[in-house]
Amino acid sequence: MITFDDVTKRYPDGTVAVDHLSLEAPTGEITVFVGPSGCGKTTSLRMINRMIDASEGQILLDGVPVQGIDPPTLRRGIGYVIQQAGLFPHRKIVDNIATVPYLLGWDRKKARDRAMELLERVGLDPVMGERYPFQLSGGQQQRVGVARALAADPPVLLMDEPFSAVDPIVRTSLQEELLRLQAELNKTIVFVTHDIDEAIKLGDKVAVLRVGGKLAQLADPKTLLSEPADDFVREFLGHDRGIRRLQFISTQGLRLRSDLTVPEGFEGPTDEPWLLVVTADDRPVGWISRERLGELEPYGAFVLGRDSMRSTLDAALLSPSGCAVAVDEDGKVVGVATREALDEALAEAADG
Ligand SMILES: Nc1ncnc2c1ncn2[C@@H]1O[C@H](COP(=O)(O)OP(=O)(O)OP(=O)(O)O)[C@@H](O)[C@H]1O
Repeated sequence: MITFDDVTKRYPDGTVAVDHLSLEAPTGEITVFVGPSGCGKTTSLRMINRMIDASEGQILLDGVPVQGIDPPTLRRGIGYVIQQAGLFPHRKIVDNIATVPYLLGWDRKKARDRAMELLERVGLDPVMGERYPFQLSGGQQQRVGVARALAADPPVLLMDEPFSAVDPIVRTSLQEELLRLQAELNKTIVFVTHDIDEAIKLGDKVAVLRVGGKLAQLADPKTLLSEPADDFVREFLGHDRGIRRLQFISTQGLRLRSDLTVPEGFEGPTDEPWLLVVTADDRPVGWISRERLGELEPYGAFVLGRDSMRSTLDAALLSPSGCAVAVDEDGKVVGVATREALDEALAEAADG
């Protein structure tokens, strides 16, 4: 666990970057520091590995004040990932990843084997190991940055806007990769971002900081969205806070209709305004309307129980029928969530 105990950072010019910050980043969880530019996120992060020293207060690592640990020893137990990866340009990828193991005196083969193992772990082809950083895309370099930080298997990982320099699609896949890795590795991660969506997606806990380095709220994402502490947090969360909350609402108990599916080639008649055409093995094909039975219209689907109400609403909006198709993990139709069922679920969500 990382503990900030009444920590203040005053730079020599008098700027108070962090102001009496107290919080805990629990072991094995992702704690995200989020807030507008200049609110002290990076300063807070760097005080953990003593790249910056606190002016007042203490930071404790499993109860031990970091100020009492010499920086090289401290950093051996703390991986650090920054924006644009910060790789050494003249070293091959495999040697970049093995940087810390080399520093720790591992023999070359062991360090390189570890690097190759990590390359695969972060989803890169082993052939990349022999390349130089400039021969990789930004997203691939970021993955290497994560692999390098993990090389000596440190219990703590500090990540400073690691995914903000890549395009939104690559960013999404890097975020998912991090969550997948974290499920296996259970590191204590402190992650800095200015993007509230990223914070909500990745954080077990989210610390919202305001300019002047004061903690505005520390909460799990669901609580943050449903109970923002004040106007600043509410505004920072943005106007679609209600929609975002839907991603924490399960589709498990959603009422489904099973009488709206028909086989391919169905010719009617029917009283229903919309029917879902499915293949012989229950995969969705498209919607047909009572007026134009021969014309397939697009559908949107969600995995029942796994996807959230947000995906379900999205699926409904993608289809002219206004209904969302519920499928199982194999993509087979298990039912249809009609507008009425969605209305009911949304009303319940608003109450809860
Ligand atoms: N070396 C320094 N000397 C003086 N002031 C500094 C120094 N480094 C940072 N600051 C100031 O401290 C405050 C917090 O900076 P910090 O980099 O921690 O913020 P941040 O939240 O990470 O911002 P961003 O999202 O823009 O990176 C800012 O007002 C910044 O200008």
